Amino acid sequence: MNRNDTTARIAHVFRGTFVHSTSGAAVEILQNCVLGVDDQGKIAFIENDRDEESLSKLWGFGASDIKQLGQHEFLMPGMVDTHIHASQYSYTGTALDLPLLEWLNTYTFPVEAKYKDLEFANNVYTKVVRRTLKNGTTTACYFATIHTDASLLLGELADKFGQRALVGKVCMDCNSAVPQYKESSSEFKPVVTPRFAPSCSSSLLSELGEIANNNKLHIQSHISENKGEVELVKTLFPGCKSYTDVYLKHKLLTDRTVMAHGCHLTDEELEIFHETGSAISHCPNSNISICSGMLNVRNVLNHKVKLGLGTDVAAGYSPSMLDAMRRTLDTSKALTIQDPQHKTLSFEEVFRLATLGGSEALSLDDQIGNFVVGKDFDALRVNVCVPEGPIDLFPGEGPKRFLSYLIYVAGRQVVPFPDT
Ligand SMILES: O=c1[nH]c(=O)c2nc[nH]c2[nH]1
Ligand SMILES: [Zn+2]
Repeated sequence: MNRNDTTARIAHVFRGTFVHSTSGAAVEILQNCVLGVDDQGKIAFIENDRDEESLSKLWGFGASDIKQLGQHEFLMPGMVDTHIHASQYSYTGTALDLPLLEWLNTYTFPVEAKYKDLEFANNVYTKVVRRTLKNGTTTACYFATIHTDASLLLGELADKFGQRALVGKVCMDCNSAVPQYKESSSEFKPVVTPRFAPSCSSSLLSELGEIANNNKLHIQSHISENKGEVELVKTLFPGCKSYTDVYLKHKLLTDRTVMAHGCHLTDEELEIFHETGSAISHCPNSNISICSGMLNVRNVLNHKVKLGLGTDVAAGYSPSMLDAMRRTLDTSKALTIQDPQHKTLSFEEVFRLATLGGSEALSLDDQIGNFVVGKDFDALRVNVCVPEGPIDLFPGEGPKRFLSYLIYVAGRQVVPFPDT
């Protein structure tokens, strides 16, 4: 037990059960532990509570400073939504009757065009940030729209409500369905979110690759979501060997890239993801809702490709990462029904994908994802036994069962917003 940084002071101490993932364990349950948070919001220590006395001397806190977690409570890392369209939140739970390309032209582009109106943007963006926080998403990787002012507003709102957000101003210069909803290259600000290959010219993709590499920026886009889209990309980029090759050739596959979906990627393409350190955001609700495909997560993990989960609102009808976990399990089980040799994902593995996996997919695993000294204290306090809650407990149950209940049945997470 060492205290290297003598200037940091302790702001919070929690005692109780902590549940998180590590590289070696999909779920690690730390019982009877104390966790200290310094005044910079970083985890200062996490130790067994038998060392509490020496810790309190070392860090200068008293017994009355300790927040004791209840018998049915635990702390877990905040969930990471690696792919969500904030601008589509206004029609979540509707418009799921068309496949991807028709869905974009009919529902999505006309709605996204409305974000030139900042009042409209303010209303929807406030709601989506608050809603996702209430659902336990402490980090979100957002697609906004092509409008710079509204995209900046989304970043400000996330900051105001305390959500860590990556915000992408969407870049697209090809749109024949809704021609007013696109931009010309000269208007761009350096935000690296090519919508997907079919709505970007080769010169736009090259420019974005250049900007991202020169400034070491994150990149997000979509890839191989639906078979019609894959065919379209073949005709639009005949010089490229595959959809992955389109992004590779435009220098858009880096270790800060996250590509949504990837349902129809070949093993050869997954190898390129592995080599470049690019990640996949698995969006199972969306994949089923608009009948895009079923990603074989096991195969992606076997290729050692980084993978997180995404809600993909509004092609995904739920903004909840608990839902994303359940749909991930459902898809994995459907793949096992099709092929009994398929090794079904466990709920523990899915928990890791929603937390540590997401942080890796966004290259934020040096800051968040699990309870490690020096990382940000980014946590959810979960109580599986609240009045009128959805979970019925039975004698003798412990934290592992509580975690399973949380994923399958859902506990209640409370976000005390300043004005509610
Ligand atoms: O699910 C999706 N939602 C979108 O908005 C989108 N744009 C391109 N490809 C897409 N896929
Ligand atoms: Zn998407």
